[in-house]
Amino acid sequence: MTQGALAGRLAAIVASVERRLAERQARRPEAVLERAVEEVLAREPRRSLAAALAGGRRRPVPAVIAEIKRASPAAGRLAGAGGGSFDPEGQARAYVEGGAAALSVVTEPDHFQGDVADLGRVRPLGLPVLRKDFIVSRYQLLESVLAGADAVLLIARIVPPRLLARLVRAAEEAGLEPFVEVNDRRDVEAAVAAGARLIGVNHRDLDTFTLDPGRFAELVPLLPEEAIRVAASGIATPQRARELHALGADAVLVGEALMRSGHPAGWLRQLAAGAGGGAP
Ligand SMILES: O=P(O)(O)OC[C@@H](O)[C@@H](O)c1c[nH]c2ccccc12
Repeated sequence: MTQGALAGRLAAIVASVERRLAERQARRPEAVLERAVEEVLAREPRRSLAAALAGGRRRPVPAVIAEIKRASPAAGRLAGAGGGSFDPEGQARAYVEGGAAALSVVTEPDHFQGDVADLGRVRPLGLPVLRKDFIVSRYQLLESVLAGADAVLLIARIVPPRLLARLVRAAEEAGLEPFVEVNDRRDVEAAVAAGARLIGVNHRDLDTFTLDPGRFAELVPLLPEEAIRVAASGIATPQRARELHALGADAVLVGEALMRSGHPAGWLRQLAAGAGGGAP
């Protein structure tokens, strides 16, 4: 189903995602999800992530997609690191207070300790919600609507180009905005061919977890002018976010720095104010 060339850690993550997916599909047919999706969309229209980020290049500071990430294979545990229990809604509220344009929620359970229910926990705060997971099938898109997502991450690296194009279309048909993540030139080609309008350049190679801080600058000339461009991963300071904005990012996606910051609203306000270089 997915790319045969996947190796290393990414292959292990996708394998566990597919195993869990097969179990859920066996319990609940896709047609049941389809009916539930129609009901949910009629009751609760989706919010637009694209509208929240559009025009970011022309504003004085980039829009921020602020991420809830309990843990990652690269960083270990991030949530409740001080010993307390983690309150995703409280964390998201600090992001809203700081002026975030949208929320991102990592939901993958085995490697990121994610919880799909976090989508519903943060949705009442009113910002567009991006689900970050390893999506390889339409079934997961329908589940994303039901769980409370407005937009979904599609990782170009983990699916062949034709499946990526099908998932972009299926997401739109399900009322979701696809956010396509790219890591190299080949991914960019696939994203553009798939008709992606929201494109995130991930500085982190998901196979090796190493960061290449030059990745956004390298790939940005290949992105269509009309695409909304997001720089993602390893953005440690407001200063770094401003540098990426100057290179042409409409928005930045920040997880670890906000999860580790004792005062995420302050971090975001510092960026908005155009001041300071370090994390508060
Ligand atoms: O925590 P960081 O370095 O600020 O990165 C955030 C985000 O880009 C990262 O969490 C991410 C990028 N692509 C993903 C795919 C799945 C899960 C998570 C991710």
